[in-house]
Amino acid sequence: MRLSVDGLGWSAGGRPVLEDVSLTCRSGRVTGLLGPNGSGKTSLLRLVAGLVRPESGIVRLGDRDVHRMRVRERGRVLALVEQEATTALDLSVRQVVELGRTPYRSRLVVGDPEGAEAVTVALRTAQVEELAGRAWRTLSGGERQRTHLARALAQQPEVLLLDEPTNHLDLRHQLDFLGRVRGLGLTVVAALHDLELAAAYCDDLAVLDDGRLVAQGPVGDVLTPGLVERVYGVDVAVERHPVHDRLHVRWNGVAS
Ligand SMILES: Nc1ncnc2c1ncn2[C@@H]1O[C@H](COP(=O)(O)OP(=O)(O)OP(=O)(O)O)[C@@H](O)[C@H]1O
Repeated sequence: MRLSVDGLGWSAGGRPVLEDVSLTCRSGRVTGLLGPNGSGKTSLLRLVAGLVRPESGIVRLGDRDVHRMRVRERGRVLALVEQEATTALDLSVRQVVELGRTPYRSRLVVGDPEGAEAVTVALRTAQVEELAGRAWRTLSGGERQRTHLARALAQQPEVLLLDEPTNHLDLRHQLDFLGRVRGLGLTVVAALHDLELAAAYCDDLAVLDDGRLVAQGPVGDVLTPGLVERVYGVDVAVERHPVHDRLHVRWNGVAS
């Protein structure tokens, strides 16, 4: 499902956080949302997810306005994995993942066989099957992150929004996680700090700088040394990796 944002504006604490942001995320592709600390990535994801209302502009899922959809209806199409998601302390991992079925629950239907299958698949895809019986509060940061992916997948969304999904993961789990997410065939928007991972696992990139979208398009068009220097103030080389042939970012240092 195509996701588009048109002329989005939002302020907080008396100052603009996002200004006139327009963006299109292609259906079934992974869009990396880049930008320095405080540039507005989390705010944009929360607006897109419908958690926060924009002051101007519109977010569309297909041809529907996200902010006019009912919460349950939106939850069947779109899932957000937040950066520091918290969960009630005494739930098991399986119960946390089952929360992803909330948009499908009806007081009229007892049991949810399709939901049970969705939860099993989600636990497996996010590689937390073996943790299913563990208490949520005993998990490590990386295990929590994978559990929250599983919860989002249990929603069976068409659009998946991920806020720094790899920040707690070790290198192997980072590569594995992004490879799996890519393989799902969903429309994915992932806020990422690691340019190397973004280059290797995203189809498209959107770059925010101080609340404004300064670049968007296919990775190879957007991720240039000039852009990285302008937005991050870092001198980099962008090359083809000799082994996997994807784009590879080598930093030289802070730009002078
Ligand atoms: N509720 C709020 N009240 C006041 N300021 C806010 C609020 N939400 C966000 N901001 C400010 O808006 C700016 C953008 O924040 P946001 O969290 O969206 O950035 P980010 O790009 O996700 O940052 P990071 O990479 O550090 O996670 C920051 O300056 C932040 O302090």
